[in-house]
Amino acid sequence: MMTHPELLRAARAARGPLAAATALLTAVAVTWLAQAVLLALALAALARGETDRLAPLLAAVFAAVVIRAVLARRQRRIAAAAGALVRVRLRDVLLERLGRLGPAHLTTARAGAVRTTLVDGVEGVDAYVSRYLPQLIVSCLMPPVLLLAVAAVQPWALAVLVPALTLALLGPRWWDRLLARRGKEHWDTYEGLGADYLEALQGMATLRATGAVGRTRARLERRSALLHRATVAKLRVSLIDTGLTDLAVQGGTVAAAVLAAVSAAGGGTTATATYLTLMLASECFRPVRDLSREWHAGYLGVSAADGLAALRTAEPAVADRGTLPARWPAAPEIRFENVTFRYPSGEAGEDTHDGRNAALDGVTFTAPAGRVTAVVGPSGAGKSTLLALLLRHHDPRGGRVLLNGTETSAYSLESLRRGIAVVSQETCLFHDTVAGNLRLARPDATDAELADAARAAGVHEEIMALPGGYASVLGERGTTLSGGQRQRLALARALLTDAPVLLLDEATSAVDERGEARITGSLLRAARGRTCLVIAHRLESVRHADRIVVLDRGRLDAVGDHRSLLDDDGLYAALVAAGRSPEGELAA
Ligand SMILES: Nc1ncnc2c1ncn2[C@@H]1O[C@H](COP(=O)(O)OP(=O)(O)OP(=O)(O)O)[C@@H](O)[C@H]1O
Repeated sequence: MMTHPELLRAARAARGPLAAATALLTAVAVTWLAQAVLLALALAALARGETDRLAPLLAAVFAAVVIRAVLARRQRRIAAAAGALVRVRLRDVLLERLGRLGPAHLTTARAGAVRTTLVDGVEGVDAYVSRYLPQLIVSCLMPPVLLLAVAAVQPWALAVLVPALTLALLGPRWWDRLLARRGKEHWDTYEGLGADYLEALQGMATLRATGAVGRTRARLERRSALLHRATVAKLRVSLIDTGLTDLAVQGGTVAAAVLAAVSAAGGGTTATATYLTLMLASECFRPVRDLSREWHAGYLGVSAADGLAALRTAEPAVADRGTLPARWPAAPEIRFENVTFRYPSGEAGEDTHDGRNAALDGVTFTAPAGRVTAVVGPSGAGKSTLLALLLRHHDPRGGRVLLNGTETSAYSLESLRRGIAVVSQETCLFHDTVAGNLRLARPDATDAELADAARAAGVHEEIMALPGGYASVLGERGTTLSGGQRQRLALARALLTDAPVLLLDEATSAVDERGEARITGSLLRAARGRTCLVIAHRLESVRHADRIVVLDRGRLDAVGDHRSLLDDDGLYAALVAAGRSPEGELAA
């Protein structure tokens, strides 16, 4: 008997169909009871030589079999529909939660583990809810009814049936609890393996380039073997569980049969009572046997339940209490005011009061409305962290981030993020047409608008050169794009949004220098009127920015334009000089 509050909560989504499925399963159990009684009466009639009563009794048995087949078929259909409903609702809830948790969650949870919970975990809940749960309810409801029926015929038979049934139903509980705990450990291993496989697949190019494919395969094989051993160990324990149930079932049935036979031999009971006792005693254990058959379905759900509960109740890194819509009459000004932030853990995570080791420490600057502000600085200076704070993936520990003078936390999260378009280093394109990928940003965009955005991002010509143009499906029949083309497509997508704020986080890193200068130029033209915050890979491409903010180890080093910063001969000038040197890549 395995239950878990998370599973019962999930089952509530399909209360109606589940009640119907359970009622039908109860009706199926009643047909077994009717069949047992009818068979007992037929056998008794045979024993007494009353052959004329056999035909109607056997016809009734046949009717019970047919009715049961019809009911069982209907029950399975309704239960499957209930399971599907629970599955869909649960995935909805989990996806919505993941959306609210934002990318910050995936820096602490492994994507593969989240995928396993979302796919396999939810399937486990479906199996639990559609198969195990109705059977569990019937297995608790039917035995008392059957015992009452036995009591009406042979009350003394209860002396063996009640203890045997109690043992069969409650005995394995202890094992179930142990197994549920093991199930959690097993699930964690399973999630970990899922995450390992996903990472290996995603990082295949790197593994190949570093010659680590063989080593990774060996590691994955070792982990698979570990999971296999854990599964076998768990099944061994489950065999004890099943063995205990079987012992009680067989023992109880045999003891009741022996008692009935002894009583009949002594002439104490009629043939009808003896056959009824034998048949009903066996029927008493049918629900328990059926429950044991659904054990695996129950176990799947219970194993996944903790992981699902953890994901469903995970708290986002920021609270969504703002109510203002992020809509402004014109592109807003962005202001960072004395902003301090340190990550909860990791190399920038040590909590110190003087701001040492902070990812950002007392940073103040303004990105003027409708202008392009570039943020530069050496690696680890805190550039991406600035963008993460603006998008409220995290909230600052000190200071404020303001949009048009209003703190970002005053805006509703969804509207804030919709008001800010982001193009980052990691472009995500979906298995869809080029047009479909672009229209993610604005489903109602016309073909002409798609082409304008693609032209501005410098990718229109290349799209037109694909076999199907804008209708080419990415990833199909060799329609793959280069890193630079992918980035430019992502840029076009961002330009298509009406978002008045545009964040480019090393968005042109996969493009060669000439391409970068060309795209940055056309982008700045296309983004005119929007407030742009740009983190660029090469300083050359941001020299025309209206304002350049220089960060160094989390602190503001200088603010100015290209000329004035070069004249200051500070960190910016050093970065530019390093960018021109053969070692080159020190720059932002
Ligand atoms: N998720 C994280 N958890 C812990 N520390 C982090 C995390 N992300 C960044 N950091 C740390 O915060 C500091 C600032 O990182 P950030 O990514 O903002 O720098 P950056 O200037 O964008 O660097 P780069 O140019 O290399 O991308 C670094 O010390 C980095 O190690």
